[in-house]
Amino acid sequence: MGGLLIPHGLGAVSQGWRKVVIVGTGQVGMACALTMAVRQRADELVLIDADGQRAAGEALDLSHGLPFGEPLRVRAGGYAEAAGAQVVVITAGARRGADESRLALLKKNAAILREIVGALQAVCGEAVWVVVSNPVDVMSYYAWKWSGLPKEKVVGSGTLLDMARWQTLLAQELGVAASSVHAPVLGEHGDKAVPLWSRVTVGGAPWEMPIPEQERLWGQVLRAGQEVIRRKGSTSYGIALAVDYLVGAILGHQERVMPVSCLAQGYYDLGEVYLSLLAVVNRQGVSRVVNIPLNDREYSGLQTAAQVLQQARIGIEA
Ligand SMILES: NC(=O)C1=CN([C@@H]2O[C@H](COP(=O)(O)OP(=O)(O)OC[C@H]3O[C@@H](n4cnc5c(N)ncnc54)[C@H](O)[C@@H]3O)[C@@H](O)[C@H]2O)C=CC1
Ligand SMILES: CC(=O)C(=O)O
Repeated sequence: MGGLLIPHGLGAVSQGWRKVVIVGTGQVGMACALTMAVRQRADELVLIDADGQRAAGEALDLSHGLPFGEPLRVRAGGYAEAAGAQVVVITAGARRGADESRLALLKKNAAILREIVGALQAVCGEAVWVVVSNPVDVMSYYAWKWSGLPKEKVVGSGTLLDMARWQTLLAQELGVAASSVHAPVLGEHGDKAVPLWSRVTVGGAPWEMPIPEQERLWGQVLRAGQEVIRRKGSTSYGIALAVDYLVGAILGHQERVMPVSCLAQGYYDLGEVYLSLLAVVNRQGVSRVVNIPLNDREYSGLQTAAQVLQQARIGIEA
């Protein structure tokens, strides 16, 4: 082999290198990995899972597609290999059944998260942590609390997926592209999500719907995850595209505005709780919150979401 590639320069390049770690290489983690590979989000992906064989198999499988895309280093590893990452995406944990609430996963997934935070703390204190595992708002809160990281660095995917589902359904009703519809959702990723009907726009124009129509459509959004899980066992592609969008905003320092789960204390009279607010995302994580005015219904929906999320924490040590 020697003789073909002859050293010419020193070669070490680290500036601008984009390293992303994915913890949990199940359906969601690998859909995120594939999306990021295809969209060229990262230069290096490190895959970590409690099942090391699974992570190794996934890394190998993905690596076999690399000749067809831009250069990417992908490998499975332990937490030591996570050092130097700019972003860590946490997707490890149990998933819900079609008739199970996300909050029902809390005890089990909090125990998994505690283990992961302990391992990541030592090596990824500089990274932005993106939490996806459910119940994502409570998990994001504990990732922040247990890690001791600054609040801006721990961000949950929150209602990004709820917003996308709502925009998709609205767009189908109107026969326009989903990207032309803006329909922000705050609050919990789940039953207490708060759709901002007063802020829906289509191509920039305000869009109104009679209340019964609103309720019908929003009911579909709330059931959207279940509909997928009932048919194929889990949801993965929608959330992967959402996570990729969020990771892109972080790595690209994009200052993109999107709803994500963040520490809500100090906004809308909320206490110490993670839930989705409209946030500006850049390389720091959540850099600012958009203080969008809410009507009474939206404001009280946000308070209810906060109460539910705070109550869910009872019995789990902070
Ligand atoms: N926030 C959101 O919008 C969404 C969240 N989710 C959540 O994402 C999570 C993952 O879902 P799936 O990928 O479908 O599940 P999955 O069962 O396919 O994968 C979970 C992976 O986590 C790994 N794991 C378990 N304990 C671990 C530990 N201590 N350390 C490292 N890895 C560990 C498992 O080995 C497995 O590979 C679930 O909690 C699910 O509810 C799923 C879709 C959307
Ligand atoms: C699993 C989940 O949280 C969802 O698809 O909405």
